[in-house]
Amino acid sequence: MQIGIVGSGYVGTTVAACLADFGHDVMNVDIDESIVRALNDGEAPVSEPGLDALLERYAGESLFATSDYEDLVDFAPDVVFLALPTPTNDDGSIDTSIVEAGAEALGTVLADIEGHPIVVVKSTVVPGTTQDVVGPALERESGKRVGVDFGLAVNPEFLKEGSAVEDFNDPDKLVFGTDDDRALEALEAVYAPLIEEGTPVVDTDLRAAEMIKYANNAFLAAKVSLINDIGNICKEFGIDAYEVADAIGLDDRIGEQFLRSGAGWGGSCFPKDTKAIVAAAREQGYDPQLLQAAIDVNDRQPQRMLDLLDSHVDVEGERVAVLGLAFKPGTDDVRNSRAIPIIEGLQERGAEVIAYDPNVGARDNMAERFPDVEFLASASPTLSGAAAALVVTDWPEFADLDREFDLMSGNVVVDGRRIVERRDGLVYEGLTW
Ligand SMILES: NC(=O)c1ccc[n+]([C@@H]2O[C@H](COP(=O)([O-])OP(=O)(O)OC[C@H]3O[C@@H](n4cnc5c(N)ncnc54)[C@H](O)[C@@H]3O)[C@@H](O)[C@H]2O)c1
Ligand SMILES: O=c1ccn([C@@H]2O[C@H](COP(=O)(O)OP(=O)(O)O[C@H]3O[C@H](CO)[C@@H](O)[C@H](O)[C@H]3O)[C@@H](O)[C@H]2O)c(=O)[nH]1
Repeated sequence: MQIGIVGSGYVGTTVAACLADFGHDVMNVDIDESIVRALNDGEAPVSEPGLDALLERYAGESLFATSDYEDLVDFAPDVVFLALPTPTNDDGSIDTSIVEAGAEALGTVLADIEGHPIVVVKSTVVPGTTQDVVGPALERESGKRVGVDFGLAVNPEFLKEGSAVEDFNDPDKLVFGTDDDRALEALEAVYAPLIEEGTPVVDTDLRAAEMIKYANNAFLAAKVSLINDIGNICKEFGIDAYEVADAIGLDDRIGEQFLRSGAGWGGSCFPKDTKAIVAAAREQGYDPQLLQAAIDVNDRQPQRMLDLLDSHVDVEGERVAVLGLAFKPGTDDVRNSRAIPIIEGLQERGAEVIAYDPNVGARDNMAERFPDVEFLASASPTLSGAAAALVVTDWPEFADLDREFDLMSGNVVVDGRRIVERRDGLVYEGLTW
């Protein structure tokens, strides 16, 4: 099949590389020329395990990138995915302007694309967006009609950063939101290799497919906030929340995943998607109290880390080490990382912040935000002379830290991820244990 993909970030690039690996011909469209160049050179514009190898194999063979939507006309796609950002407005609601702009740009060339292409929204959008924003934009600019000249579908993506390629190739489910058989058949053909392997397909309409994505993320985010709430109670009682989590995770109805309490959730999805669905619900006249509480608990966890630090040491004028900047291990992404409020809190206290993340991209990304912080290339010099250390990301290499702590001038370690071993000589504070 001929597959167009508009937007080549974490999702668009991963989907492109994996669909090329399925045997499809892929054309990526992105407005960022540096991304287009990287893709055509076979280099991943985002850091994801396995992505470089796939791009190296397929770039210039069955995968091409362009900044010119017009190139889609000759390419004649059967399906075009929209993998564009859906950021947050100041009031927490979804900002659909980028998706709408992408749909408009696609609409102008859709006028000349032959056949019956299916436009598939892969971005995370609140219920109604595909029908009320994307469809009309495509119709307006192309002069063609949904369901008659081209199809419209929703196919949310559930991959996680840091394991994007693996997740795409081994999903728990495929969700196809369509209004007509042609769109459904096209999606089934795109994903044929996964369907043949037995991946369950949820066949539903556009709005339910959009909602499934938010429900999925809301559930997972709320699960982490619930274990954080329970973890905070455990800490007050002097009970190890990880022991409690292991026990409750044995109940199949609860499940063992997403029970790691600590500094809370960050990243480009949970924070924006929980806010967006809360705002969308309020617009419909319903106030989702539990989801709002999940957000509030999450916002409080970094402050609890700082409170624990304050209970042991006044860091004004002191060197303080921050270990971990990425919002989770295995990625260079620092969007909504818990390290951000932690560093801000330390700076408010007058501390000199020294930070380290094993991923150089994460260090560079955070350096753009915090020019006053010193970013170092390994843990030892970061801990050297520090009065205290805060562990914000559960990178596996932090579990091996040992004698490095001897380099500190003080001995307070506040661990937000239960990754560092307790050891003699350290005043060790786990956030929830
Ligand atoms: N990142 C994830 O793990 C993940 C997982 C599932 C779903 N999603 C959802 O997928 C969507 C995309 O997320 P992402 O993380 O890939 O975003 P991203 O910011 O990494 O990438 C978006 C890309 O779109 C490009 N772009 C912006 N405007 C454009 C336009 N008009 N035409 C062409 N390209 C344009 C940007 O240059 C960028 O390369 C979002 O709705 C997100 O919520 C993300
Ligand atoms: O037990 C846990 C599990 C996760 N987290 C934190 O939760 C955040 C999100 O982690 P994760 O879900 O692994 O990463 P994302 O890449 O943000 O993936 C989520 O968001 C994506 C974008 O919507 C979805 O596609 C994925 O299914 C969904 O897991 C990170 O800050 C983690 O540190 C915890 O604190 N405790």
